[in-house]
Amino acid sequence: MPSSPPAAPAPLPKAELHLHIEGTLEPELAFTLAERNGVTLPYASREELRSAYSFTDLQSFLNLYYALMAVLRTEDDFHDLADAYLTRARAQGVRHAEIFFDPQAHTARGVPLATVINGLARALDAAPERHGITTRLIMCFLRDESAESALATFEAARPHLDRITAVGLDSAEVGHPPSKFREVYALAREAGLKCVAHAGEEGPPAYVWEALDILGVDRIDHGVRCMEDERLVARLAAEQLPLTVCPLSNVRLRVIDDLADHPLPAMLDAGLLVTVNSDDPAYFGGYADDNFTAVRDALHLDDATLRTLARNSFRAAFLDEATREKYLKEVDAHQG
Ligand SMILES: Nc1ncnc2[nH]cnc12
Ligand SMILES: [Zn+2]
Repeated sequence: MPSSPPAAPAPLPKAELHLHIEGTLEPELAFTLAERNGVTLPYASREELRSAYSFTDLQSFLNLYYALMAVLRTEDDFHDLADAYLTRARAQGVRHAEIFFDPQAHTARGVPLATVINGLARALDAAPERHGITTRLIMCFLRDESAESALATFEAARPHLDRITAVGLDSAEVGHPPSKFREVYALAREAGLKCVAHAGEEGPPAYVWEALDILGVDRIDHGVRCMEDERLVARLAAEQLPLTVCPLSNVRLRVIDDLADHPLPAMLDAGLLVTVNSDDPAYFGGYADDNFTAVRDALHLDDATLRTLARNSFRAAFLDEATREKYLKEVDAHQG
């Protein structure tokens, strides 16, 4: 009898801190939900849909990302989407996931906010027992919509704030600086929420400064362009303000030409609190551990650096200290 191949080593325990739940919609589930809801997709097959996953920049991705959301209509749809993500995440070593959702992308299509939140929350509530994953929910404002729309979304979400840990800011970055959302972030902070924002993905370092100084964020999502501004790097390093970097996303959206040129090692060398995340894994070719493996191979990262990245993910998470310590011990005890 031929011997079976050696089992793959267990992935490092890690937290996923930059994950758009709508960006986990795999073609298979998109077609299942389309059929369930009587929605016709403009693609004949999963293969044809997958072949559309070739992007020239952030906007070219967002066009498909928003179009495919048409299949998400019921509470069960949002539940099934989140549950499918959590199943994949656990297999990638994810122990804790802080999950973005885009309420305006759904309410604009006539899906009530409560449908979205209740569906996601049902999957997230079951996650510790069903998947061994703790979770948080982060409600994002679409920065290419108006400040008034963000404010109205926040007010509509007030009855659900017990389910929401933080607010975030996403969608098309250039031309929509963080300062546009000063007011809604002030309200969110007053309500006791944490604050994060995408900044420095396609936008300039000035947007990262605004996210820090005007929105008062606790983390920056992406932030890779901070490397163009020495003073900004010094500030982020001094404050140990976390950056949720998404390497495969950066390549697919052409923020970076080649993974081998990714600034991740330079960011670590500069003393930044960097984490590695998957952003929109159904579209960008990989989930959390796929991103770890990709940077390991392309950037020749050693085991100690990968462990630092895993530790950073828990250091940057919105966790109570006892749970954080428990997860950090799991990283230290991990046998690769
Ligand atoms: N990478 C990204 N940048 C901005 N907005 C997004 N929404 C989903 N993915 C995003
Ligand atoms: Zn993102």
